[in-house]
Amino acid sequence: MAYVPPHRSRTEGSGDSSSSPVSSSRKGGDFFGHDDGNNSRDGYGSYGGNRGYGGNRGNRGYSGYGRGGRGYGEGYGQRDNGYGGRNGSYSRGDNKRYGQGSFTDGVHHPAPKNEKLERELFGDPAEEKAPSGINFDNYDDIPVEVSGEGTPDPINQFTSPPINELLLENIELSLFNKPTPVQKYSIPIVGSGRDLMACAQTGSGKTGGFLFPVLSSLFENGPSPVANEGNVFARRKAYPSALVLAPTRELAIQNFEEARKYAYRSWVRVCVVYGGSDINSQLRNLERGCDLIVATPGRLNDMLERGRVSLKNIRFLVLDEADRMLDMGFEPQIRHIVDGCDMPCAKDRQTLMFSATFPKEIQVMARDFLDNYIFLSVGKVGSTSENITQRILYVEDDEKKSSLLDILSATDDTLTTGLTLIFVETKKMADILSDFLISQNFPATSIHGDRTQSERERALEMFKTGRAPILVATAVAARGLDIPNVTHVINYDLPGDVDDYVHRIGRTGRAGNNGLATAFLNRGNRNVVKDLIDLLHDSNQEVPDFLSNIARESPSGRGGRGGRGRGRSTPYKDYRKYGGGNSGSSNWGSRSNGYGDNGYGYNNSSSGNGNGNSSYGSNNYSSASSSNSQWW
Ligand SMILES: Nc1ncnc2c1ncn2[C@@H]1O[C@H](COP(=O)(O)OP(=O)(O)OP(=O)(O)O)[C@@H](O)[C@H]1O
Repeated sequence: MAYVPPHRSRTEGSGDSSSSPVSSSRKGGDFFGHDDGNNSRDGYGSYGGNRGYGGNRGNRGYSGYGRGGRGYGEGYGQRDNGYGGRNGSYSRGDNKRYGQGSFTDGVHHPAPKNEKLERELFGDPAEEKAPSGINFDNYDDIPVEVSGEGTPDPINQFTSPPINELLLENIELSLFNKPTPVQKYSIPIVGSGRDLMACAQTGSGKTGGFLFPVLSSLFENGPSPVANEGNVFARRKAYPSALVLAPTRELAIQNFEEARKYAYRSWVRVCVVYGGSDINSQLRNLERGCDLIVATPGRLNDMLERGRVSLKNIRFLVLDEADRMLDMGFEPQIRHIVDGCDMPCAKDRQTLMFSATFPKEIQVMARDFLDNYIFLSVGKVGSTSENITQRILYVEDDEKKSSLLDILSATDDTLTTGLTLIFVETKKMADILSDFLISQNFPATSIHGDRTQSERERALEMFKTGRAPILVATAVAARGLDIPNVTHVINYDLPGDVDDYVHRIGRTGRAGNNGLATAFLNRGNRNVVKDLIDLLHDSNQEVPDFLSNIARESPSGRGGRGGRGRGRSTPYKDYRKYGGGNSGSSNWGSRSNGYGDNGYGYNNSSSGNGNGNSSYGSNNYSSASSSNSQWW
C-alpha cells in the first residue's frame, strides 16, 4: 500500500489558529492617520480564516477581510484523509462543513454544499443578482492566433465535457456565463495535454484561463500517488499536484483566492505561500495537505530548502506573468525550482505560461521549460485594451504635483464612484506623494516594497473598499491585480519599459469595462516615446503632437525599455513563426545588457537583501529582491 503521510490520514481540528500571522503596525502613509489602533482588533492584513475577503459576486471586494485574525496559514478546508495513491482514496472525515471533497476508488466525491463557505467564497447571492459591468461580448471579434502542431478547436460555452461538472457549478456560482477568448482556447489546449504559452490583454480572464483546465483535470483524474520518501520528515511534507508561481505576494494571494473558489467542494486543497508573513503558520497549513500550491518564488524556495514541500508530484506548472517570472530578476529562482529540485521534467508535466506581454528573448528562454508548446495570442498582444482611454500629458517634473492636484480635483466623481491608482518609480516617491496628497486632504495610501506585508495588505484593503480611494504604488502593484472599480490609472512617473506601462494601465478597463489612463511625460522619458507611440497606434488612441515631436528629436533606432534595446516594432507573436531562429541569444539584444537604466535596478546583484520587506520575502535566490527592493 502506498505511503500515507499523517497529514492525509489523521483527523484534523478546525484550524483554530488564534493569532494572525502578521501584526499590523502602521508607520504612516494612510489618509486615516497613524496607527489607528484597529489593526490588531480587526486582524487587518491577515486575509484569513473563515471570513476571508469574499467580496461581492462577480465583483470582488475585501468584505469581511481578515476579521477574526486568522491568517491564510490556518483555518479552512482541513480534511481528514486517508489516501491511497493515484485513483486511490482521499476519504473524508468531518470535512463536510468545510466544503472539502474526496477522491475514492477513482471517483470524485464532491462535498455537500456549505452555505456559509459559499457566501464567503462567492459573495451573498442576495446582495447582487448579476455580474456588474462585465462585457466580454466586446471581445468576440478579437483576433486570435494559435500556433503549434495539432491545436484543438476552441470551445464556445462552458459545458461538460470538456469541463468537469463540479467546476462548472463553481463557474456558475461566479456568475460567468461564457468563456472569455483566452479561456475558449486554453481550456481545450490544456485539456488535451499540451503545454501553452498564452498572451492576452490585461483583464481578459487569464486567471481562469489556467485555473479552469488545471482544476478540471485534477477533479477528473484525482491525486497523484504520494511518494514514499521513507523517512520521518516526509510525513510533514506537502506533495502538491499543481504549482502556480506569481511575481508578487499580492498576486499570489489573489490567485489563491480564485483557486479556492473554483476548488470549492472538490478534493483539491489549495494553499498559498509568500514572503513577508509568518512562515510557521504557512508550514502548519501545508502539513494539513496541499494539492494546488500558489507561491512566490522566494518563499517556495525557502520551503523546498527546508524539505517541507516536494515537487515530485507536480503535473501542472503555471507561471503567471511569465515574462516577468523569466526576466533577469526571477530567472535564477525559477530555474532552481523547476530544474534544481525534484519536479518532473518538461515532458512529464504540463507547463503553462500566461502574460499580457511576451518579449521575444523571454520566449526564447521559456523554451527551456516547455515541451512542444502551443502559442496562443488573443488580441493585439502586448497592446492595451481599447476600453482604456489613454491620455498623455506633457508635464515637467516640477509641475507634476500641481498637475496631479488639478486632475484629482477635476474628477470629483472619482472619489465617490471610482478608485484612482497612481504609479511612481521609487518607494521613496510613493511615500512622499501619498503624504503630500494626505496633506492636501485627499484620502490616499501607498503600497511598495519597504512597507511591511501587513501594511501592504492593509493599504490594498483600504483601497479596494474605497476607504482610501487613491493608492500611490510602485511597480509592485503593476501586474495581475484585479481590483474592481479602478476607473483611473495615473502614471505620475512613466516606466522606462512600455510593457510595464501596458501592465500598469491594465489595472483599469478590466473585464470589458471602460477605464482612463493618464500619463505625465516630459523629455526625460524620451527613451520610451517611440514604443509608446506604437502602442497608442496599436490601441487606436490619439497620439498628441508633442509626442511625435519628441520622437523626431530622439535618436533613430528604438531605445525603449529602459535601454534594453528590444523595441516593439511588432506586437508580440510566436517567435518560432515570425523568425527568431533557434539560438538562445537572439538578435534583439542581449538580456544581460542595459538593464540598469532608469532606476530599474535590474542589476542582478545579490547583495543587500535580508530586510524581509522585499517583494518576494527573504531568501537566498533572490537577486530580484535585492535589486528590485530599490524601486518597488
Ligand atoms: N468567463 C468570464 N466571465 C465573466 N467574467 C470573467 C470571466 N473570466 C474572468 N472574469 C473576470 O474578469 C476579470 C479579469 O480577469 P483576470 O484577473 O483573470 O484577468 P487577467 O487577464 O489575468 O489580467 P492581468 O493581465 O491584469 O493579469 C476578473 O474580475 C474576473 O473575475
